[in-house]
Amino acid sequence: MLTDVLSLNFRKRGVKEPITETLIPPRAMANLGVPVSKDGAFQRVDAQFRHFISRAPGAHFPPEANRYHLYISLACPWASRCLAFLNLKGLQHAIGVSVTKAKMGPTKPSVDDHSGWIFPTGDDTEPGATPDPHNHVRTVRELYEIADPNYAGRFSVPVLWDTKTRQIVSNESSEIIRMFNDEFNDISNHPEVNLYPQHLQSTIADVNSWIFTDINNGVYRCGFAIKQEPYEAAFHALFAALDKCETILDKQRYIAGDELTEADVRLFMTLIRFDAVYVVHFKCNKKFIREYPNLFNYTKDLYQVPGIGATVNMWHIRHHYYQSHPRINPFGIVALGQEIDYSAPHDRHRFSSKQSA
Ligand SMILES: N[C@@H](CCC(=O)N[C@@H](CS)C(=O)NCC(=O)O)C(=O)O
Repeated sequence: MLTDVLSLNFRKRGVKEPITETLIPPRAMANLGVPVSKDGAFQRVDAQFRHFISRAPGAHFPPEANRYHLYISLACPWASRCLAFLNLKGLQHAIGVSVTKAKMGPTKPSVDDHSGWIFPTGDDTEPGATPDPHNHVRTVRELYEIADPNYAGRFSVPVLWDTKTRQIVSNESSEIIRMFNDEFNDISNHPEVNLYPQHLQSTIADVNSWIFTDINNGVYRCGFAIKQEPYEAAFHALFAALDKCETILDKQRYIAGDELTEADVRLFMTLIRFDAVYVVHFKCNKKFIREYPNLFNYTKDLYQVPGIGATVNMWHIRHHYYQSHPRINPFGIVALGQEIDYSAPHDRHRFSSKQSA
């Protein structure tokens, strides 16, 4: 299966790599832009830069102020969880952030047909997007090519960059958030905030596991499936998992207990994009989140945590998804939907809570 996934990436970059045994017609593959397996299911490929910033003596990447830089898209739920951690831990003064433009575009049009993340440069500005102050690149792709000229994977965000060695420390959000939580406490303005507390770690591992598979990645499995069966399987698993969240949130304020944890930040990033984008664009159209009383109030509760709400830019979210996947929305029409006021009152105070970030 992985062979198919990688073949598709090579193909997309114009590398003459034979593609065998695929069920996807070549023309469709060129426009696909996402890895799928032979049975038509979306396959997420593991991130490839997996270094760790550590306080341990002699660590290759020690936590230092103004050494690391985070490259993100405000549309991307994985990147936005990193930005939320950076805010919640009070690391804004120590770790810089660059934000891509919402819509993906050609990264090297004279070489291949890859479409990816673009930074604003010169006059090419966009509200919310910010240029790269360190490498002055136009694309996220260039960051990967600086870090490893032979890199053959996807050019995804987030990217946690080391300005000192000009390396990518990590492009895996689940690990970047742990680094921000644990390793910068001597520098951070909120070392007391702990979103991965010891006593909840096994509960967090459990909820992260099914929420990642069926919700965070589940919406992508719905949206990027290219056959009916994997779409339906992902759809049913997604709504079963949302029902499960609804039941859990009937008994407690947060998804892993009575305190805010990383599991909430991870879940929130999908919920906040759901009604505006995933329902329509990814065909997750059994129910809106606003139709689930507990999930809707929970989404408002988390949105109203300043460091979390500050990551939400609905313009970037809508314009990215609807305009960056020509295969599923060929004309790039941005569905309008209903404006939802996530700053409206919620009922989650009915539960006791130990910590509010
Ligand atoms: N495992 C990564 C996944 C990140 C990811 O899939 N990012 C998407 C945006 S939402 C991306 O950059 N896709 C561009 C591409 O793969 O070309 C993480 O969690 O950090």
